[in-house]
Amino acid sequence: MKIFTLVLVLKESGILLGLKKRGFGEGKWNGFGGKIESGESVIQAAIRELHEESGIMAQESNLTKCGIINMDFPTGEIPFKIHVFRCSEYKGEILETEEMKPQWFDVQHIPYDLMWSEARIWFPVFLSGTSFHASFSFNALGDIIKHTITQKP
Ligand SMILES: COc1nc(N)nc2c1ncn2[C@H]1C[C@H](O)[C@@H](COP(=O)(O)OP(=O)(O)OP(=O)(O)O)O1
Repeated sequence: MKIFTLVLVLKESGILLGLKKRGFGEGKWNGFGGKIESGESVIQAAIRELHEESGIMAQESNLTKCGIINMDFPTGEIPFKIHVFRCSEYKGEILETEEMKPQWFDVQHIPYDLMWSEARIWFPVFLSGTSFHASFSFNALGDIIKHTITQKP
């Protein structure tokens, strides 16, 4: 299984998303995250990826684990597990990097048409402040063929 982190910076004024400029997910808006490196905990990887992709620095105490997303694909493709964190406080300046272009969005205007297809299903739960556990199954065309989402108040 491939394990990823995903950090969403959420303030009263809006949500910070990043436009992926290269590689996997290029052209899509998403939170900030990536793979876990050898010797790192999940939260250490989340903090590192947030910094590498947006320029900002969070402490462990600034991140709240709020979701798990499992994804499985047609036979032969490795399934994903994504650990989702909310970040409400950080230090430093938001910077565009080689990999990501960060931008604030009003939570009423999330660019779902330019995000991974399953985001419109789990984002509203994330935005409601409820912890969740979601699973998505995709077909060979990348369409969602089955999903479940369990909320944990
Ligand atoms: C397939 O559906 C996905 N949906 C959502 N919402 N997010 C996804 C999906 N697939 C991947 N992601 C997220 C998980 C991570 O936060 C990033 C992928 O990170 P990347 O592959 O760029 O990992 P890095 O470690 O940064 O890789 P490089 O260092 O090789 O650039 O997207």
